[in-house]
Amino acid sequence: MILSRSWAPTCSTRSFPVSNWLKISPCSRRTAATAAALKPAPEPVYEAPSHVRRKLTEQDHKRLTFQRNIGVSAHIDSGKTTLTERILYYTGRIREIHEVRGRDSVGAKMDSMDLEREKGITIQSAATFADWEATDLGKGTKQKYAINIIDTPGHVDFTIEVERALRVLDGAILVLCAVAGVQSQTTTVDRQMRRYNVPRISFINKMDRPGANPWRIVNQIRSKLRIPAAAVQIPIGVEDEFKGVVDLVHWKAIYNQGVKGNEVIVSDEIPKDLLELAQSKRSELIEQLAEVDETLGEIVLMDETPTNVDIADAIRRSTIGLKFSPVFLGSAIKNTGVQPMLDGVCNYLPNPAEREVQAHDTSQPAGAPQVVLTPAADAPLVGLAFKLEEGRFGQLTYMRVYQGTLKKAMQLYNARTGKKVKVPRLVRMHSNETEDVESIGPGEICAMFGVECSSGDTFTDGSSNFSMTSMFVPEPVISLSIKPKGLETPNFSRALNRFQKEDPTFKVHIDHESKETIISGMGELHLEIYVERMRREYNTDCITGKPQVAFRETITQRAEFTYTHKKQTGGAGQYAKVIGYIEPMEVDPETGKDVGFESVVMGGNIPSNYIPAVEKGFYEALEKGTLSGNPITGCRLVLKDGAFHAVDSSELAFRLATIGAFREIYRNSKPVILEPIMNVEVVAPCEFQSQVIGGLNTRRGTIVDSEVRDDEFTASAEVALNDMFGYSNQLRGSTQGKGEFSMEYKHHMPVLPNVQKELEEEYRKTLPAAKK
Ligand SMILES: Nc1nc2c(ncn2[C@@H]2O[C@H](COP(=O)(O)OP(=O)(O)OP(=O)(O)O)[C@@H](O)[C@H]2O)c(=O)[nH]1
Repeated sequence: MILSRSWAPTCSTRSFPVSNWLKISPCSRRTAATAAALKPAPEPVYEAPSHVRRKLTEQDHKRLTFQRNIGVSAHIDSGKTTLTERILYYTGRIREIHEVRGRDSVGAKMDSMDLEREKGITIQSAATFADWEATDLGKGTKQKYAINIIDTPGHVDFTIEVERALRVLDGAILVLCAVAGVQSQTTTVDRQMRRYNVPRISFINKMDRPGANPWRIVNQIRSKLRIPAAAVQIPIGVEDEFKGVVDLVHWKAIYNQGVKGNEVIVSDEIPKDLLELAQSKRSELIEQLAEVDETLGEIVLMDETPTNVDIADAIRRSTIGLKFSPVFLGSAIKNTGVQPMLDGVCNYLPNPAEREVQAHDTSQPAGAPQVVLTPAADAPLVGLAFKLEEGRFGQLTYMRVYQGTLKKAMQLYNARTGKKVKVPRLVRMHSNETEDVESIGPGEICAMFGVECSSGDTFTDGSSNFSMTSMFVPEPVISLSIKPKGLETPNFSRALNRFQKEDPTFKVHIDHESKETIISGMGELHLEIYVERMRREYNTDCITGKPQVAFRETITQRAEFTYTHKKQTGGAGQYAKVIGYIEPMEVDPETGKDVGFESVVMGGNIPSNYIPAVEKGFYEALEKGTLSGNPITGCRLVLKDGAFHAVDSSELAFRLATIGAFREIYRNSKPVILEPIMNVEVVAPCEFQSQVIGGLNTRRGTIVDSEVRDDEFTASAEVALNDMFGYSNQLRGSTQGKGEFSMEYKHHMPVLPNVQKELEEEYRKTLPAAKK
């Protein structure tokens, strides 16, 4: 029987005798390790003060139940933008489908920048919203959901875009290629999802490709990403013949037909040749779920048959509980399997009320437990500005409202600066288009025009002191000098200021010795894009120097200082004495911060108004290490004591005293030079395996994994970025242009002693004679 999408709900629930296809002893095999796979230890939480505490009303529940905020993330070229384009089309948000690098040269909706359309890559994340009539196959009913969607770039150079999107989303679609499977950037995205506790469904895209093998990919999700996962569908037809999926939960065959696959046909009849596979994969699904979901585990243990509803509920519970990822299949380009996956978003991913979001109450002492925010419309407003963009009408600030209602013309307080701001214009984003709105409720994503702030700032209505932790910002790995061709115009610094404000991984500084402007970022492409944007958007052609690896320096042991800065050269003198120590500091996994200052000065030996000058001096000293002239990281300064003079002490004197103290004892802290180490992943035909491995070895790479499948292999290695220059040419040459590689920052590591010596010598040569 073939049914069109207007359902005749014929589904019976307890339809399949479990004994036929389920042969497991689930609970005995339920391990604590798998159950806890994604779940971090809960942090202590305290209740918000009563004047800002609210309960969810029935109306809140009604609205939030049908609201989803999701991101689409994956390795480069997995089809995120192509998939999002389908989502927008099927939800009626756009009338036509345009392909990435399509023949019509229009480009996908979410790649709105000219550069994105030309290069066929996503550079900036784009937000949009859509309504979806989700089908509950179990009940045979439909329900309208409001979905906010953020499409993120796949290229590692733009990783901050993924980071900030995941920070504010409630769920994600992890897209994987049906042939390439889990790739280097998939693991990065996975790490980011874990960092922000984002539940995800997996979507194996490109099922139409020759060599598509979803079962290998499901295994990779389990083994490489270490998430219990199971397919909730099996494909109908393979490669060219791929035309639909069998839903294993509700036991239906789902086909796409009609123009652009917009007609979804649901049938109770499972193709006969697929029955056996469907039954075995449904068993596998239940087996996996029984390991992570107690309720389903109990049913199976009691030798009962789980109903379709039992299975669907277990998928939802364990996905939201970060214990499981249901796997969907499809081909975005062939318009197949997208709608069932969208139903999965609604049925299995959480609504904003189902995720616990916390904030610090800054009126409490440091280290106090955080407050849980409630997405009630009448609660005091708390929102996070997660992304900034310079638009035609001033700064456009993307905001996620966590509790309360954000209204146009409302007075907001910036929790970081304490400043009051008014919201002149409030909009909902549809890629680069805007739609004006009067107010935005909790759990929603919107944008404000004309509100000055930094990325990661928390806004409140002033009635609470809540502040949300900011996002993780990785260290830049590459830098280059830049200057405008011809005379410097205000546009040069205007552009650099704007890019720096919008993108926390893009840094600009002036080298005080060479007087050059240096830009640093996450990779050559990252910097190239900004140089190109300066030309296009600011009419400023630039000359750039050779890309340099962003080396760092760090200290390896504690060193004490007692330092007096004294100057008496007629007029007012300068006097400041500082006593304390510097010590190595670990990176904070939440913020990525690894430098810190602490004052424990007692009894006013240094008046409190001079302490900020000491802190300033410390951060200034960190800008340039004396080994190689690179910034110093991984260092804390603790100021213990000191002395001042009633007349001769000043902020300047304390700042200079701290810089002097730091430079004097820096060598005592056994400093070393660090270099960025990259995760490199190479994919090439098998016949070139030895050349590729040999090439990585000559670049001092450590091979960490290699996998051969059909006629292709993947090699993963850790290689110092400094040894990677020119690799794309080498790879092209050694694989007849058939090899591809991607590279992603892993961490900074000390360089080898001989490299350190070379770098120190090189740096010494650049110094004026007096400083050598
Ligand atoms: N065969 C096949 N190709 C696809 C499918 N989906 C996308 N593609 C192609 O894969 C390429 C990359 O697609 P995109 O949608 O740009 O991928 P992306 O993940 O958004 O790329 P970035 O944002 O640059 O990381 C394009 O050439 C698409 O046409 C699919 O289902 N099957």
